[in-house]
Amino acid sequence: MSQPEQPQTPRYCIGYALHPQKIQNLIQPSLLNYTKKHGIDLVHIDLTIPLIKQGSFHCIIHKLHSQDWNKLRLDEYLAKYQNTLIMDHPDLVEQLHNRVSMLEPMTHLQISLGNYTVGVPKQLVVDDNNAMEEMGFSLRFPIIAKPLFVDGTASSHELCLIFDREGLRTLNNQNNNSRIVLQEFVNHGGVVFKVYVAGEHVRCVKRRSLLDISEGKLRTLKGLVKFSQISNSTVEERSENMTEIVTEKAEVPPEELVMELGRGLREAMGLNLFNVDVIRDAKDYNKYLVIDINYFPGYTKLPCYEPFITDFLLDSVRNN
Ligand SMILES: Nc1ncnc2c1ncn2[C@@H]1O[C@H](COP(=O)(O)OP(=O)(O)OP(=O)(O)O)[C@@H](O)[C@H]1O
Ligand SMILES: O=P(O)(O)O[C@H]1[C@H](OP(=O)(O)O)[C@@H](OP(=O)(O)O)[C@@H](O)[C@@H](O)[C@@H]1OP(=O)(O)O
Ligand SMILES: [Mg+2]
Ligand SMILES: [Mg+2]
Repeated sequence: MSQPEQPQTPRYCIGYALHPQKIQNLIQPSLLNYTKKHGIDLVHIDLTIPLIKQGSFHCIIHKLHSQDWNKLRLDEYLAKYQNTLIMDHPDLVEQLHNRVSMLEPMTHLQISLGNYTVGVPKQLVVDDNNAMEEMGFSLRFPIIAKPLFVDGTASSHELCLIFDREGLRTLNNQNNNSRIVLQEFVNHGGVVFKVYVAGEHVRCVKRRSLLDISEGKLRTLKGLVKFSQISNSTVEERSENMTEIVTEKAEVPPEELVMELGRGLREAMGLNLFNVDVIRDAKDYNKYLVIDINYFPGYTKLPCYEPFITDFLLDSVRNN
């Protein structure tokens, strides 16, 4: 006797257009196995060949810059395969490649919960090298200098902590015409909260951050100090000679506030895959500040990132 036919669960073909380093980090065997079991085939997209020659996809995820898109010829592909979901549109991702436009949506969003508010630190962009010193005076020291453009290079993560006028002068002299954002440094207890968003899925983790600089300490600090990728380790990896056990004690922001921030930014930016760096003002515990937003961050650093990503992808393709 023949068996009744089982309804077939649909399979989805999702292409990933990523650079080799990102593939190595993200597309781990554990993710490939998990997605496969849940009906998703993750397919590598060759960045050197037009997309149209690489078959059709239900969805494409990507972390690229404009020069890569030129080779892929997205418009030509979309003219033929209109139903492919491009997660997210490259034009919208652009807003996260600039440290002014990335925080712009936060200035319109009214995110609050009880007495808690979420804002941004005071910042300004220096257009003209000579204006750096002058402009720095409208901010309080210490100041953080950040490259305006975030282009995926290590240099776009080379930041600088400036303690006084002399520091601004040095930065001015060393800078060869790259555009810089000056942002007020806010004491925040040495912990940064990283809010990872994948569509409606939102998760918050703690990471190490720069330690507070007291008024007294600031008087003894001179000039500037360069740093980069300070938050690229978990709180447990904090170096032993640091006396403050700050991170374990730090409370993550209330879940409702985290969800509201993720949802609000997702809608305001029209993006689905990003993370938000949030700090808590040490002078006013009710005040959280967004200091950075990154497109398609390192999700592998989240515990159980496989279901996090897979659930998001399934939601997306099923609703398309
Ligand atoms: N305004 C600020 N006040 C206090 N600390 C700050 C501020 N801005 C940045 N920091 C510290 O510097 C770190 C790096 O800053 P930011 O996140 O803006 O740089 P980034 O290079 O974009 O980092 P990422 O690797 O997350 O992309 C933050 O994680 C935080 O520890
Ligand atoms: O290096 P990781 O994979 O962990 O991810 C980092 C990511 O690097 P990658 O996407 O090139 O790998 C960075 O992207 P670029 O700005 O340099 O493009 C930026 O988004 C960081 O914030 C991410 O760290 P996280 O915020 O998740 O700690
Ligand atoms: Mg950051
Ligand atoms: Mg960043």
